[in-house]
Amino acid sequence: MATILDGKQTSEKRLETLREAIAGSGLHPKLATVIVGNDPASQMYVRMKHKACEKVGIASVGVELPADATTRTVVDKVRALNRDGSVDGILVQLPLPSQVDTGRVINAISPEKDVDGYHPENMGHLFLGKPRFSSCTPTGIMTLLAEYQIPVAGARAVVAGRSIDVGRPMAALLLNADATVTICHSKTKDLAEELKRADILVSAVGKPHFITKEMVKEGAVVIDVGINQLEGKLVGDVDFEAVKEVASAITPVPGGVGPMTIATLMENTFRSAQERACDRVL
Ligand SMILES: Nc1nc2c(c(=O)[nH]1)N[C@@H](CN(C=O)c1ccc(C(=O)N[C@@H](CCC(=O)O)C(=O)O)cc1)CN2
Repeated sequence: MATILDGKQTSEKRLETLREAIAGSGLHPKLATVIVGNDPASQMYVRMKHKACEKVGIASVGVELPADATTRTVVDKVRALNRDGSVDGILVQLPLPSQVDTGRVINAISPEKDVDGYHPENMGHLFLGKPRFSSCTPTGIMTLLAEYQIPVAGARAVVAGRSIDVGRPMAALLLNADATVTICHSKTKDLAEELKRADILVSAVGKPHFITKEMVKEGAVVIDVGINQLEGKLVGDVDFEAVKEVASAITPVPGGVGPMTIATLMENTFRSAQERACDRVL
């Protein structure tokens, strides 16, 4: 029977440690969130981020733009936040509406305030093995693996999904931790065979119950990044009930990777505040 990797409990523990660190730091970190439109899920995630800020002692400000906002409007808002000296971290909630050029918006975020780690400069640092800010979901997963003392060095890690926000940075972080990494995607031949070789399997494909028991090696660690609705219920990419019978450890949905994403965002924001304070002194 698999160990359940409890992201909710781990994130609460880390948020408490962070709250104490911030309280003792003499700093007043501040996060700015930008949301475009009124997608209910995005609104909920942004609310969760503001609530986490409140919990740990990070000030937060929310910018809400209408669903028909143009790329220029969003970029201008981001640039204003770049110039605002009181703001340490800027987060643009994704996905953006289709008329907004996501790449241009992300490029506009000052790399020093890019607590989501999506800016190409921060991606570059990550892929060079020297991350500054790395994206919150993959970084949260690495934290969860470390908290449960799951060895990564030398492990055969397989990442299903090659997205900019999860698949690619996940692969880079696993590689930086000395895993042997394979990235699978929609054109991968013999996908099930590739997945079955994994000691650590990370699924970020966005298809409910895509990963079946037959695709998982006995004793593998299974990380589920999926957030899918199935018959009115929130489910991951992994057929949890079946896969937990063969895995040695597994993340649930909800209560696995999601809460770690938010804890990591808080940690990145505090780090940004610390680095910006250092820069002011130097
Ligand atoms: N700018 C960003 N946009 C998006 C990110 C991101 O990291 N930065 N990630 C996702 C959404 N996301 C945060 O924004 C996120 C998703 C899920 C959770 C979470 O804790 N989920 C809970 C369940 C909540 C529910 O009841 O639905 C869980 O898994 O336990 C946190 C953050 C896309 N966009």
